Amino acid sequence: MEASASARAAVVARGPAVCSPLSSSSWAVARGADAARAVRCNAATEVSAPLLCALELGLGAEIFNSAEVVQWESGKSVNAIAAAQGIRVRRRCRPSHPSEGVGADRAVPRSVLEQIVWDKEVEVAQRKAAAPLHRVADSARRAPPPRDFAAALHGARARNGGVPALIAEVKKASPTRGLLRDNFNPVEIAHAYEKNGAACLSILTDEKHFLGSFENLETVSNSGVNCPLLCKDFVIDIWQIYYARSKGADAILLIAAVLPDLDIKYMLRVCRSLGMAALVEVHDERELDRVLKIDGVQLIGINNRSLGTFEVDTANTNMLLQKRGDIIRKKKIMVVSESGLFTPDDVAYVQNAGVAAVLVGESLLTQEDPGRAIAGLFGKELLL
Ligand SMILES: O=P(O)(O)OC[C@@H](O)[C@@H](O)c1c[nH]c2ccccc12
Repeated sequence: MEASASARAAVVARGPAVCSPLSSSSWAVARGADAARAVRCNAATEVSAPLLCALELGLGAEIFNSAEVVQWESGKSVNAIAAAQGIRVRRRCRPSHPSEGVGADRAVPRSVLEQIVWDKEVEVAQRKAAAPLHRVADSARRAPPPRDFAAALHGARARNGGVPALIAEVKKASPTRGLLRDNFNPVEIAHAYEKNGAACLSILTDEKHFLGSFENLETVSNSGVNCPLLCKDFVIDIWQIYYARSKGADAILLIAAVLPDLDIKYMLRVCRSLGMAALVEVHDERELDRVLKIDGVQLIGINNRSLGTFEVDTANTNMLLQKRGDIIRKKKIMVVSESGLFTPDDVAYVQNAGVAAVLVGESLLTQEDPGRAIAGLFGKELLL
């Protein structure tokens, strides 16, 4: 996949007019490798800047994610790069490695998370075919400005005397629990959450495994709620970030169990360029250590649920904060405890562990009135 010399010259000639000067390191070449799509890029640390430039230039219809650039440059499979970082989820639909995961290996996902990611690869490919990146990026940039997700958490926590801020989740179903409620009206639930003191809302958009949708995100966003919105999905491609922004998301979830470091760095740059926050989710010490080495992470979610086994243990938040609390505080990173919180004792436990916020779905959604359930969860009404 070599870009022609004239293509390189053309891009390099156009690039610096819009972007900062680029060091010579590698080439990310769009699928199809035509001249107009060749993008010069530095694959070491600044990989996203040139790619963002490429978008500005209208070149970026099919640009690879960062880890793919390294793969392309080093000849290593992206799965080998991910595995070296402890990531157990394999990717299989990488266009540049169509032969990966053939045979028996290809047919059998090793975990629910791997199945979800494989389904997501198919979904994103189809969505991209229908709405190419440059078009989605255009509508993302035309969307109403994003609201400050982190500031909303900060403010709510300060108002409530240090009680963790609430990110309340709008989720119809989950792979482990099945349907969470029959009468699922995302707009009604969102307003009930906001009225009862939620600082931010998390909207599930994965359709296949959580019965969520981008329509839910969009209708909630257009319904007059003021809480910033987190798009909760399995992001594997920057296309999804632009799409989420175009549908009203103010923040997006990035899952360290799925994304190699370079993809996280790249995606953080994309978020920053759109004014969005990123909640970077970890479950274990290795993932947390990887994420703590990445500059610019402001929000870390500690998932009490393993996405591999789906077991939940709130002690996970405590354990990771005991081990890495010092460095987290030094870096002024806000921590969100995610999943499996049901009682005021659960909230007090993670509050004592040092979290700034909690992300709660099931325990609110399974109650008759999810808004009123908030006071039950915290043992008191939250101040607005
Ligand atoms: O419903 P719970 O147990 O309160 O959990 C909410 C949230 O943490 C959970 O939905 C979640 C955390 N990380 C995720 C990643 C993808 C999908 C869902 C999630």
